[in-house]
Amino acid sequence: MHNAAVVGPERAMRAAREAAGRAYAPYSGFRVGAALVTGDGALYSGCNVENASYGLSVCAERNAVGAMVLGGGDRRIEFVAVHSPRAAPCLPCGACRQVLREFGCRAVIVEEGGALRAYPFEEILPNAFGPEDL
Ligand SMILES: O=c1ccn([C@H]2C[C@H](O)[C@@H](CO)O2)c(=O)[nH]1
Repeated sequence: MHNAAVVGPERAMRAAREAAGRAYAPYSGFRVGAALVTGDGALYSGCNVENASYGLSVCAERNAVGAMVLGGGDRRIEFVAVHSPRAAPCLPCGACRQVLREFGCRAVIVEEGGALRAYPFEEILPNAFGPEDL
């Protein structure tokens, strides 16, 4: 278990870069890695996993969320770092924004202009529907 204070955006972005290296993206060639940090400081990574039946491809962000849930600890997401060698910034798709929203994600960290930039979650998915609405 990591301490929340020491798993910062830089370290999460390093994990996202490593995860992108493991992506299975033979169809798009667009490799993505995501690494999220939870309220208790745990770090979980995911990469995109594509499929010959294109629509079944799963994004890096959603695979990181799956790893977090399987991990069995705190499921509140403080932030998620996203990296693709093919796009900077690489922001999560709409489906992934909604899935991250489910677990209260507070910010998305991307590479922009050679530095890290944090987008407050409310800025990228404003007025969202969520678990509190049910
Ligand atoms: O934020 C993103 C954007 C795209 N992809 C994946 C989906 C697909 O495999 C490939 C091209 O869209 O990149 C992600 O994993 N995360």
